[in-house]
Amino acid sequence: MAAENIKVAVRVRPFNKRELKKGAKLIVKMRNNQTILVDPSDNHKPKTFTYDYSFWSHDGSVTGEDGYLTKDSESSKYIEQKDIFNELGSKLLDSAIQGYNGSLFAYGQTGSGKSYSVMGDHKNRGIVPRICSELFRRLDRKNEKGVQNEITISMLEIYNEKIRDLLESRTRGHNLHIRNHPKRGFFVEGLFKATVWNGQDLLVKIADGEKQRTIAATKMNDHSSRAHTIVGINISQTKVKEKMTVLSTINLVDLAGSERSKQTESSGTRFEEAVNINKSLLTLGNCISALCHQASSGKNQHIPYRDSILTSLLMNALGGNSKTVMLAAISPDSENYEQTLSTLKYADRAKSIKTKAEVNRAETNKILADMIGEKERLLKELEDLKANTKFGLSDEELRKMKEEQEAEIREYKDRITDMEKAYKKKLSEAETKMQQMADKEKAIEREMREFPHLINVNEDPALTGKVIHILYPKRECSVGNNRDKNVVPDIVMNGPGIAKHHARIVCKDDGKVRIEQLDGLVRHNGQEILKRTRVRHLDRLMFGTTNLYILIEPRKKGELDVTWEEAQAEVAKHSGFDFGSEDALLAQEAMVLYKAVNDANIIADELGINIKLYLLLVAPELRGGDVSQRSECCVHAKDSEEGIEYVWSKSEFLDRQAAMRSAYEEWEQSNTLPSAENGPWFDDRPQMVGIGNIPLQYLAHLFEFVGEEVVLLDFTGQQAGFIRVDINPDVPQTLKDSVNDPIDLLKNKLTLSIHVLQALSIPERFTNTWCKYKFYKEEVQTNTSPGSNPKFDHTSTFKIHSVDRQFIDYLTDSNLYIEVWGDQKKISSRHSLPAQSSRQEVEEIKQILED
Ligand SMILES: Nc1ncnc2c1ncn2[C@@H]1O[C@H](COP(=O)(O)OP(=O)(O)OP(=O)(O)O)[C@@H](O)[C@H]1O
Repeated sequence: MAAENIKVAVRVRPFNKRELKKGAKLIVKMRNNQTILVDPSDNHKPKTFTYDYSFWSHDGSVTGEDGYLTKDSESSKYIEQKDIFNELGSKLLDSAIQGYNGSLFAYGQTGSGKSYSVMGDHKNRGIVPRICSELFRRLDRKNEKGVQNEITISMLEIYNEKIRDLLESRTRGHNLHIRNHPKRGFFVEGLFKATVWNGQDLLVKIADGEKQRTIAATKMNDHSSRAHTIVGINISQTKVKEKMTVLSTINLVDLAGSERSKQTESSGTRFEEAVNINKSLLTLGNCISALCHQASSGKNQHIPYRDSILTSLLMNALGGNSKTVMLAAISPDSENYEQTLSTLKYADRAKSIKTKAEVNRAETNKILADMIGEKERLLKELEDLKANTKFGLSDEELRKMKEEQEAEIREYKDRITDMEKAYKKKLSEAETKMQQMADKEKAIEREMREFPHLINVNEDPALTGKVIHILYPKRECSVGNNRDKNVVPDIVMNGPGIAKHHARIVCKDDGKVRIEQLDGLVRHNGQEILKRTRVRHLDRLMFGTTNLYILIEPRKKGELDVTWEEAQAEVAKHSGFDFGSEDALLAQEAMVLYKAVNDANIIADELGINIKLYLLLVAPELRGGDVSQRSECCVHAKDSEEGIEYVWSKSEFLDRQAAMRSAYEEWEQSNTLPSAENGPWFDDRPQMVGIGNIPLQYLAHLFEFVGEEVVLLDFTGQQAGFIRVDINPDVPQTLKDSVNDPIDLLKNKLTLSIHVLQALSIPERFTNTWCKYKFYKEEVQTNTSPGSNPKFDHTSTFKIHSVDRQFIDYLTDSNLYIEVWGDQKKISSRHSLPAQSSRQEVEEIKQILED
C-alpha cells in the first residue's frame, strides 16, 4: 500500500449573464496543467500554479440540439462534462470497483461551478449522475462468476453543524449524530442507506435527495451556499464461495461556498458559541494546513479532524484510506480576483496531502453469510441423506427414516425456494416502484405540456425547476403553510412570511391564471399585488420572502431564464430601493442585505422576538476610516422595548441571519423557541457610542485645542453626545508661541499631550464607557480606562524628536478620530415570550393579545 497525493484539478467556468452584460474582464489563463491568474489592478505579477489538471471551460463551446455544451471546433480547448467525468469520475469508479474508497470534493466560492461539475443539470450531467449510470454497466461488464453485488446510496447535508438525511423521510428534519467506530472511523448513526438495483434506480434516489435539498433551500433561501452535501455510494461485492466481501465507498462532496471559510468577525461572542455556520469549512482549511505541514516537515502533526462534522466524516478522504480528488471551481471574472486567488492557493496546498488507499476486504456481511451458510449446510445434509445407508436397521426402520429424511429434504428445498422468492420479490418491488416513479414523472411532463404551471426559481441554479405545481383549469388552488394539520392547502409552501391562508390561484377554463393575496404577501413581477391579478407566461410570483415561482403557460414561446438575482432586483426596485448605477457594487450589496433584513424581520416577528432590523449605509468617516474608502452596508438592530441597539457589519449579519433561519427551522420542526440569551439576535459585546472628529490643523500652528465639546456621531450620523478633549503642544524653545507656516516646525522637537477628559449626554443605555484612538503612525489603538460618569481623565504624550514633512502633512490634513465605546445595560428578560415555550403557547398568547 503506497501513499499517493491527492489529485487536484481546477476548472474555470464561462462568464454568466450578469458578467457578460457588464463587460467582465477575464483574469484566468490556462496552459497545459498550469493555471495563471492575472491581477486586474496590475499590482502583482501574474501568478502561475501547477495542478494535476487545469480544465478550461470558459469559452470555445457550443450548445447542441439536446442542450449539451460541447467543443465548438476541433481545435477548441473547452473541457465538457463528459471529459471531466472521464478524467476524474471514471478513475474513482474503477478504483472503487477494485475495492478502494474514493472521494471527490468540490471547493470554490458560491457560483463558481461546484454543483455544475458535481451534479450538473438535466442536459449537462455532472460527475455524480455519470458515476451512477456507469457503475452498474461496469459491474455487469466485470460479470465475475459467483459474485453478488449490493449497492447502497446515502445522501446527507451538513448545515450549521447539523446533519440531515436527504433520503429518508422518517429521519428527515431530525438531526443525526456521528459516532466513531474503532475500525471504520466516523460514521453517521442511523443514516438511511437505500439499496439500489440499477443505474436508473440510483439516479432516482439522487433526484429524491436533490428534491429534499430544494425544499429546504426554497424555504430558507441562502441555505444551499452554506450547506455541504455528501453523496455516498457503497459498493459491496461478495465472493460467495470464499465468504469474503470487498467493500468500497465513493463519497462525492459538494462543499459550501468557500467565501464562508473566513473567520467571522464576531469571535468571542456567545452567539458564536451557539452557531457554527463556518465551522466545518474553517476546520477543513485547518486540517489541510496541518496535513500540508506534516507532508513538508515529515513530522507527525495533530490534525484537527474531530473539530467539525465535515472533517470527521472526511477523515479518510483527507489523510486515510481513500483515493481522493479535489476539484477547485473558479470564476473567470476580475471582480472575484481575491476569492479566486484564495481558492487557487487552497488547491495548491491540497496537492501535497497524501492518502493511503487499500482494498477493503471483510468477512461477508452477516445476513448474506448466514444465508450462504444455511444453504451450504442444507446441501451437505442432502448429500449425507442420499448417501445414508445405515446397517443393522430393520427394513421398516429404514423406510421410516427415509421418509423422514425425504420430508426434511422437501422442507429444506422449500426454504431455499422461499429465500430465493423473497429476494426476487424485493427486486420486483423495487422495479415496480421505479416504474411508478417514471410513470409519475411522465404524467407530470404530459400535464406540463397541457396546463399552466408554476416552476420554482432558486438562488442555487442547480435547484431551479425542481418544484412544479400544475394549475388545472376550472379549479381554485389555495396556497399556504401546512403547520395546521387540519387545513392542508392545495399548494403547500413553508418559510418566513408564509401564512396559513396565504393566497388563492384561480385558473379559468380558458387557461388564464389569476392570483389573489389573502393573509400573506405575494409580489407579482416584484410588485405587491393588491387586487386579483392576471398572471401571464414567464411572470414572477414571490410568496413571502423566499418562495419564488415562474408561471409557464403551455405552448407559449420563451425560455425560463430568469435568475434569482434578477427577481430580487425587481422586488428591491419596487420597494423604492434603487441606487441607480452610481456605485454598482454597493447597490448590489445593499440589495442583497435589504432582502436579508426583510427576511430576518419576518422571522423575528413570527418567533415573537422583539428586535427590529434596519439597513444602514455607513459613511467611512463614521467608522473612523479614511474618507477615500467606500461607504459600507451595515445592519442596525433595535430592541425598542429594552432600549438597546447594535450595529453589525454585513458579513457578521449574514452569519447571524443564517443562524436566525436555523432557529426558525428548528421552531417549525420541534416547536422550540431559541433560547433568549445566546441566540443570533443578541449581542453582549461593547458597542460604539459614537465617534468625535478633531481636526489637527490647529496643532500644525502650535495652537492649543482646549476645552471644546466635540460632537459624537453614531453610525447613523445622529448626534450621540459630546466628548471633551484637550490637546496641548509643548512649544519648542527654538520657536515662538505659534507658527504661521507649519513648515517652520521642520526638524524641531515637539511634544503633544492628549487629554481625554469626559463624555457628555451619551445615551442612557450605556453603562460603562471608554475611548479608543490612534495618533499618527501608532499601530495599536490607545485605550482609556473605563469611566462610569463617564469621566476618563486620560492623558498620553507623544514625542517627536525631529519633525519631518510627513508629520507636518499629517497635522495639516488629518483628523484625530476618538471613538467612544460602551457596554450596554444588562437586560433581565430579553425575550418577549418565555424561552422554550411551544408554538401552541405562542399562538395562544397571540390570540389573547389579538382578542
Ligand atoms: N463549466 C461550466 N459550463 C457552463 N456553465 C457553468 C459551468 N460551471 C458553472 N456554470 C454555470 O454557472 C452557474 C453557477 O454554477 P454552480 O451553481 O455550479 O455554482 P456553485 O459553485 O455550486 O454555487 P453554490 O455554492 O451557490 O452552490 C450555474 O448557472 C451553472 O450552470
